Amino acid sequence: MGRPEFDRKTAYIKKGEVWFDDGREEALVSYIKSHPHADSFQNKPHIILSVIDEFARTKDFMMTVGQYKGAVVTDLIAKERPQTIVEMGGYTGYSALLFGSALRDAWNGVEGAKPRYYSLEMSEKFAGIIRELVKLAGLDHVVTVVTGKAEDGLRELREDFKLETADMFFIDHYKPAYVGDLQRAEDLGLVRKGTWVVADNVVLPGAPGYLEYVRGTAKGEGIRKHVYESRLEESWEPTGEEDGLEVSKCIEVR
Ligand SMILES: C[S@@+](CC[C@H](N)C(=O)[O-])C[C@H]1O[C@@H](n2cnc3c(N)ncnc32)[C@H](O)[C@@H]1O
Repeated sequence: MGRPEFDRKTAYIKKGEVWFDDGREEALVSYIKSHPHADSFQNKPHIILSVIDEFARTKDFMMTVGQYKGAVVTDLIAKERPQTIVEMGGYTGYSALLFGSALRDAWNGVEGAKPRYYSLEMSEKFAGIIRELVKLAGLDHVVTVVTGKAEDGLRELREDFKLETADMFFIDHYKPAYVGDLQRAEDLGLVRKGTWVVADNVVLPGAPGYLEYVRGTAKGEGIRKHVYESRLEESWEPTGEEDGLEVSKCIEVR
């Protein structure tokens, strides 16, 4: 497809030396609640997303997936119609709102469908903000937030939520943990033939070990059982810097 044009009018403020957990997340929640149009936000995930974008353009940088890379994932959700998605790294809920609503819409009106989006977030404070925004967006019947490190959250999904497999993963947490946590999901049986795995920030700041792993499986490298077909989707950080998503599909479990 190639990289679409970046519209400068949408650009977030550039990341400073400190870029999260310095009070800006609480400021975002206050900004949403005290917004002049706050009365119209209930059950409107896309309006809440546009307000998060507005905050990040005008007040403070936010480390969200943003609209450009976000569109790559929502297109994939609409096309492939996963029923269960697991994200690692939820922050303040931008991806949970965007992908949770795409998931709900993909199954709208289908009898018996139970679309589920699990957001695994290590920070209790951020997990609380995701829950609050998910409720405001009217997505609490679709999105479940699991607080804790992804490695523990994955085990919890398997053991407590009795999840057998997931149809899609969105990996967007701690770059050095991408490989280990994907392999943990594989070992728990959560990755089946046909599961999609989308990893963020593989260009900026980059995740070379992760790319080596998913791309290497197709060449028969390593002793792992899962084999992926993998491609880079070039896109943009919401600041306008070049980034990309690695989009992989598990094509075999040996
Ligand atoms: C880049 S942000 C996620 C952005 C989010 N997906 C969005 O689009 O708005 C990364 C998040 O991962 C969380 N995180 C870091 N290490 C983690 C881990 N091991 N397990 C779960 N969450 C983790 C951080 O607290 C942070 O909220």
